[in-house]
Amino acid sequence: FVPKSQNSASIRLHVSGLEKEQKIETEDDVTVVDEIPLYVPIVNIPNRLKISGKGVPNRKDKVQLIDTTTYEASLIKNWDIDPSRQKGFDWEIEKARRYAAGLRMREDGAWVKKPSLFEFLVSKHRINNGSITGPSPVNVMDVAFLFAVTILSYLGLGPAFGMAAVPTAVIQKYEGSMLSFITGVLGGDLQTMAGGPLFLLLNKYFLENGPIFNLSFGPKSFLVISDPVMAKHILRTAPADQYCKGMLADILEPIMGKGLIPADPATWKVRRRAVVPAFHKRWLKRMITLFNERAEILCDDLTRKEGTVIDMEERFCSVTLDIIGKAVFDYDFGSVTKESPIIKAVYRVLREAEHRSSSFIPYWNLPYADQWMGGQVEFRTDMTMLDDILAKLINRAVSTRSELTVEELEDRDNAEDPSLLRFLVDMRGEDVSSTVLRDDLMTMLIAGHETTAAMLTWTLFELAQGEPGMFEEIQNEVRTVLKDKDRPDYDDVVAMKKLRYALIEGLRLYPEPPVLIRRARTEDILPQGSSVMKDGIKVLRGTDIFVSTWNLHRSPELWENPLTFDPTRWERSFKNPNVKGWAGYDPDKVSGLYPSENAADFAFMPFGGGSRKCVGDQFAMLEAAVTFSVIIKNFNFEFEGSPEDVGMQTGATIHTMNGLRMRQTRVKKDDPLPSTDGWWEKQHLKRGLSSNGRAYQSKEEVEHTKFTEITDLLTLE
Ligand code: HEM
Repeated sequence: FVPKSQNSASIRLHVSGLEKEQKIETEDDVTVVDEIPLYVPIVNIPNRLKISGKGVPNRKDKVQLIDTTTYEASLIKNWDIDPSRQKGFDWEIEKARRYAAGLRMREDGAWVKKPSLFEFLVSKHRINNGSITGPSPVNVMDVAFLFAVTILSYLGLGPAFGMAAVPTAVIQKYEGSMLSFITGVLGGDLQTMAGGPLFLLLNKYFLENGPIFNLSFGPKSFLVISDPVMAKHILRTAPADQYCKGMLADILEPIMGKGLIPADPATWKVRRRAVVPAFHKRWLKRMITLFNERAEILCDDLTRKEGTVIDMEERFCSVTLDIIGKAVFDYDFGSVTKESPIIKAVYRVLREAEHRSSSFIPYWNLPYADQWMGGQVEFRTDMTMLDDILAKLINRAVSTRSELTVEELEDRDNAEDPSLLRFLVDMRGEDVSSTVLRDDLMTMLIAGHETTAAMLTWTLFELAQGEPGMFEEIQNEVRTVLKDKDRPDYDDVVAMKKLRYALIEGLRLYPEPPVLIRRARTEDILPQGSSVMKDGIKVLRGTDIFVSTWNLHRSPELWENPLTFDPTRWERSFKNPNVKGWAGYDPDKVSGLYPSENAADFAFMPFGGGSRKCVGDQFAMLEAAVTFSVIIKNFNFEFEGSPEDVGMQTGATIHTMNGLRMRQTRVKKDDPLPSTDGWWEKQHLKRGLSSNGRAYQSKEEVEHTKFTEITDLLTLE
């Protein structure tokens, strides 16, 4: 609290992880209100910021700080700007609302916050630096209205409110034991309620109800979308601030802060502009050396363990963790070769993030949950450990900052530390406050680790059980392109098209994450797409939306043999005029390392689409291509047991249930290339297409091709 008469003051802040105390002038970091302190005038209080000093309240005090960047604080401000509004019935209602949110009026008229049992129900949604830009965050009234509409829709009255008659799938059947149901519900586990991995359930309802339906749990409902035209509208066509991350932002904020993934539209705009240049082409090419080094460490490990059973999922997770640590903040986890408490903390935090993403009760917001709930106590300890490491790395980078323009940074050959952190810190004029950097780094650590590992895991899983000749096609390509070279470079990755298409086919069948989460910030009309609703579908403000990439990637309307792992499909075009407004998949639109959402007109979104598309797509593709090529150049794999033993479970990424347990044998340099029997080309020829997957343009071309194929055969014989 700052005395009324004072415009500025000094506060000592002990930021956890900083080695020495920092003295911060209020003018720089703290907003001081020289009227009655209506709310505590400190903006952007990070979750783990400890503030000490006489008279400064902390989180354990009976009176707590109100974070002025929250929606709640903005409401209070609106009423208090004009004291003449504070009378009459409206004011009584407002007071009741504040009391319910744990706010109390002091004798001097100031509102303060007391811990409340119901606090976990209060919106934690953040606004940008105290000013609301774009549509305001969805509030309690919106949610109440949506509940009412859901109930009326149950009764068949939805259309009377202008709602389209979207089918409703009600989750009501649970097939597990009663005990697991009770513990699951108490833990707020959506999967338990749903009776299995959520994306599988969404797939079942998609096949029953079509491309758009409501998924209801009591009065709460989600709009589930499995249509490329509607998905494109939400992700790309609508203004960038019309759809936000909604409940995902609430869930991830305690972990990623205001990092890019959960960021509200206004914060996102600023940070995205800062982060994107760091992924420049020269840096990506340099990262290839890192990918090779780490893939070699993994190869050495696999060679040492030749013939034994290895969990390849675990190995891929380790190698991608080591890569992301080095690439993002120049930290060597060394997890391929050792275990450590830090690595364990990373994995526990990841699991907690996943559990939160599939929960419908925000149990972590219960009063003092981090002091009495076992998992939450551990979570807090883990987060503190990771935050401390990040704080040290950030301090080290900031203390040796040398500001340069983006162009200068791109040209710089920073051999000792080519990390993203170094780039972001040295970027001229950029925000290098530790909270902003910490949030970005934590986000990239989480976003860039298990996603890539899952792509490697599931691609190997599918290739190892593919038709005879499929795996060999990819392996032969790698061996032919690399010849005697051990380390692929950028041009080699470009040349290994079959390998890249196999990896991307892995992401088609196992998209990471399998659903994208959004919330409508204003009312909207979705296009018809493959639905029967000619006038489109009305979406109310506040509607929570799941765009199911799993359903899109496996839809029989959008793919030929959708459930078959077939990397050759990316060379053939596919169209379906029944899906109104969908351009189909066109291989001629593929540019760059993989067929993107544009080539498939949003039927395929391996890295999302529109403004919130993944910033690490090129990084991930190069990382996966280098790692996979080095591994399959040197090893053959066989399942230990059968592919069915592997199983599947969900989270933010799709994991195996029992690990990808395989035996590997070393490929010797002078082993002859295995026979493929022309498996790749045959996939096109058997569909009456030419050997590169294109349709013949004329009869003459068909005859000519047949003739050359026959002469080729004769020559071979
Ligand atoms: C195979 C690997 C990867 C997959 C499948 C993947 C997938 C995705 C998807 C689908 C999104 C969009 C989420 C949404 O719209 O809600 C996304 C966003 C994001 N990804 Fe990735 N990702 C991968 C690797 C990486 C890597 C390596 C990094 C960083 C080094 C990264 C950083 C991010 C960030 C920061 C965002 C948020 C972008 C924004 O909102 O502006 N990802 N990713």
